[in-house]
Amino acid sequence: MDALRETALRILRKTLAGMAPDKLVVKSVTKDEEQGTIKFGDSQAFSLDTPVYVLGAGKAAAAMAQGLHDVLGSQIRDGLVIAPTAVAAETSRIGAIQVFPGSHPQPDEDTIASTLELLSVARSIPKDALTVVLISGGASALLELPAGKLTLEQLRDVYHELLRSGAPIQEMNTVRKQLSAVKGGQLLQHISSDKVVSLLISDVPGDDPAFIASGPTTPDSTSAQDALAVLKKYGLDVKIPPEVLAYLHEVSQDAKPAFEGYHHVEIVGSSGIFAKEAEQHCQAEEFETWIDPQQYDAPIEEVADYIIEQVRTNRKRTREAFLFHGESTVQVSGDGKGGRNQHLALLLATKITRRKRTLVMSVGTDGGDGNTDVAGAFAAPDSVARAEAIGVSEQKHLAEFDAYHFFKSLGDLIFTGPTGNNVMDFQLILIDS
Ligand SMILES: Nc1ncnc2c1ncn2[C@@H]1O[C@H](COP(=O)(O)OP(=O)(O)O)[C@@H](O)[C@H]1O
Ligand SMILES: O=C(O)[C@@H](CO)OP(=O)(O)O
Repeated sequence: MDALRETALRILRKTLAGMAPDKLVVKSVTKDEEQGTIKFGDSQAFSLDTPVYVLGAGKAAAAMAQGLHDVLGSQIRDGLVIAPTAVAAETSRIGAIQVFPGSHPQPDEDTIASTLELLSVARSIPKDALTVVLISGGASALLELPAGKLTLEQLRDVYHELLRSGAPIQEMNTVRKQLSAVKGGQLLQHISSDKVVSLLISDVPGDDPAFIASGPTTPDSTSAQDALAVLKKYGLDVKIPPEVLAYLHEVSQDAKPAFEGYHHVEIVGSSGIFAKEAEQHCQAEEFETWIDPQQYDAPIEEVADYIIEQVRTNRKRTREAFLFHGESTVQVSGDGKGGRNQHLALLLATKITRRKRTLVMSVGTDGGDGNTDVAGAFAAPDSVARAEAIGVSEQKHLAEFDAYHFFKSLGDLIFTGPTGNNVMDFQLILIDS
């Protein structure tokens, strides 16, 4: 492997380690031993004597709980987080925090049973205690209780249709919130302490707390009418159980009671925070860095053009690293093997054929890309020519959404295994001049 690929992998490895969910929680906490206080990001300061209770759900909930336990130890009196079944099977308790199982991407009986247990812990928290809520992607399915008289089976039918609809996560979660008794800020209503801090890892374009995991502690701004509009837009109104539609037509739109205590929301992980972490490791490798100030969220062809344009206009002609992050959208057709990151790498490969000493690394931060078990791929100025030399056509692989086999034939796939991170996608462009 050439030096630039090795450097990029080293930067990726260090970034993934620095962005581990337990580390993100640890980094959000400032302890002031002299003052005897503790803060979470920009939250108010709490006394180190304040008893802490922990609630949480998400793919990273157990790791986040581990981080909180590492900093607070016996200050944590009780807690319950809901994690994917495989995680909960390995770790059932972290100090005073129990880890319960839930199912993803669809809720199941375990999800409901664990949610009921979590609510009973929430209701038992003393008024003057501090509750820390740990939320990460996947909690829409891991934390769930059907609203009104709806059943789990009906919710599962709706989730099933939504997941196949191609609707963006904001629209999916607009529906999920209306059908749930714990989403859209409703979890907050069950917490009996008057101080709550929510620590969030965002896997949602825009990083809006209302949509991350359907916002269990973020008061809802959407309505049943919005949910009905989404269902209609994707033709799901005729596919889902009639009881669900009837519920949405009948449900009262009365404002839900607001939480009256102190509530602070802190985003401890996001694609932007990932890129900033990576930037430090690029600088340590003596690259000048340019980091995209915005998260991209656009069709993949537009993202590819955008990246090329940003590199062209911001280039300083030194040893440079350009960092991009976000989530592109892909209209997949055919049965090819690939994902957003490999497809983006292939699009970029066709646009950098005249560059020199340039390397593109394009990866999903969770270590999985689309329907493959790789994180992403490297693209270089000679990718297209090297492929042509062995009879592999970039146009055919683009058209068939089969970027995986294109990069496999070049030995340019990137395998990390599941990383424990989940903050969308990341592109690093290294130019060694
Ligand atoms: N063959 C393919 N080529 C390019 N993109 C694909 C392909 N198959 C699936 N995708 C895209 O991969 C995404 C789902 O992959 P995944 O990594 O599981 O997403 P997420 O990280 O959002 O859960 C979808 O956006 C889908 O459009
Ligand atoms: O839990 C959720 O709502 C989302 C985003 O936060 O994750 P997933 O795509 O895993 O459903």
